[in-house]
Amino acid sequence: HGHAELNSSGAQIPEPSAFSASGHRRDGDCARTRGGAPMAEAARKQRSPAAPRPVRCIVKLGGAAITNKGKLESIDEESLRSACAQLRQAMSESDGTAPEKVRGMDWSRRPGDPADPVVDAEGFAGMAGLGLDSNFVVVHGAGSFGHFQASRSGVHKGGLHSTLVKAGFVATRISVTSLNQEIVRALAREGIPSVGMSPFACGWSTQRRDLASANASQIIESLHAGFVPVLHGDAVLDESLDCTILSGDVIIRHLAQLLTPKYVVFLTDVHGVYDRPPTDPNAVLLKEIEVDDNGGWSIVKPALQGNRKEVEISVAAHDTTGGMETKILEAAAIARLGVDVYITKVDTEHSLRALKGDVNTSSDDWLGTVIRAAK
Ligand SMILES: Nc1ncnc2c1ncn2[C@@H]1O[C@H](COP(=O)(O)OP(=O)(O)OP(=O)(O)O)[C@@H](O)[C@H]1O
Ligand SMILES: C=C(C)CCOP(=O)(O)O
Repeated sequence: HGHAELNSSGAQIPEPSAFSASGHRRDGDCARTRGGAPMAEAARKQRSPAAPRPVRCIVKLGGAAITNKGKLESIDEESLRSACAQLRQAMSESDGTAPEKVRGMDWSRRPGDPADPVVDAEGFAGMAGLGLDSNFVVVHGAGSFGHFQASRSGVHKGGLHSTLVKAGFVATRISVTSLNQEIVRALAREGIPSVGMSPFACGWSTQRRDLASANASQIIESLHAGFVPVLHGDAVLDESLDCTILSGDVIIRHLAQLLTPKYVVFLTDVHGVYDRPPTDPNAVLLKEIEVDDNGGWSIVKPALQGNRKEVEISVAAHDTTGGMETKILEAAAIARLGVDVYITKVDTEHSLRALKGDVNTSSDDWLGTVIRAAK
């Protein structure tokens, strides 16, 4: 297990910029945008008041939340089902008084299914709309899919000339795209019009693990067409390392810079950020963290003994993307844009409230961490 300590100087938090994850590539520099509308223009279109549907929320379904961490390529079915049902509830335009009929969109046969799937064509034909404000983007992590293959072969450190790394790249993508397929299906079964989008296949690449080229026009057009894009952490080509692992947390920050959602939610397997690894019985949940203009951050709630400012983090040995440390740094960069970030535990009343954007930092009954810009 690796260990890290974060202090509040914020030196590692990247500059906000329109479409560079690290701030090294700026607005006018869109020569690398391939195909479709240039990204900056598409982003402006998305943000302009005339745009009918500003993005409401970008959600990370953490790998730790939706997979069984200790078991290779094993989905935590109950957590995944709950996350998808809660997402549907958060998107629902009904007032919740009448029970809603969910019309599933996964029309393929599943292993063990005895009969052909039932397609409710008449039910769909009779609907005026889906009754969902589906203007969400979903990004998921790898959990027990992908991280193992990547760490065994060293894909995150690059070096594609090595046949082991090349094989590991292929194995990582097989693993994480198969998880993506299962998540898209789980969302579709809840009647959410989800479409899978792989960063590597979209031509995204990195420079030292930070996004360097990431055309989002297909994501924006899919949102406009009423779909919910479902992206994931992926193995990608890297300008200096040859190849690396792009974390879902980095993707979320990039998309937040581009789409300025109302709020961002990270669902994981713990209630939020603690002052030390939550396996320590004395760990204290940090309920509110404030980020200033320079990227420095301070713990607003609770007041810690001696005004302590450090957060102690442990990272699993096979984790190729930095675990909770990466999440906090990316969350702080998002908060700096003025977008509130909620980190909380999947399959709880707290995750439902976060997905609805119904979090009030002054009430004590919400369990999670809010990361927001200093007022
Ligand atoms: N100080 C800390 N506060 C909160 N969690 C911590 C801390 N230190 C270590 N952790 C660990 O971080 C883990 C969550 O981070 P992780 O990156 O694994 O989440 P994820 O986004 O759900 O998964 P993935 O990266 O696979 O998508 C928890 O399981 C927790 O045990
Ligand atoms: C393919 C992999 C290992 C993606 C990792 O993405 P993350 O779990 O969001 O950090």
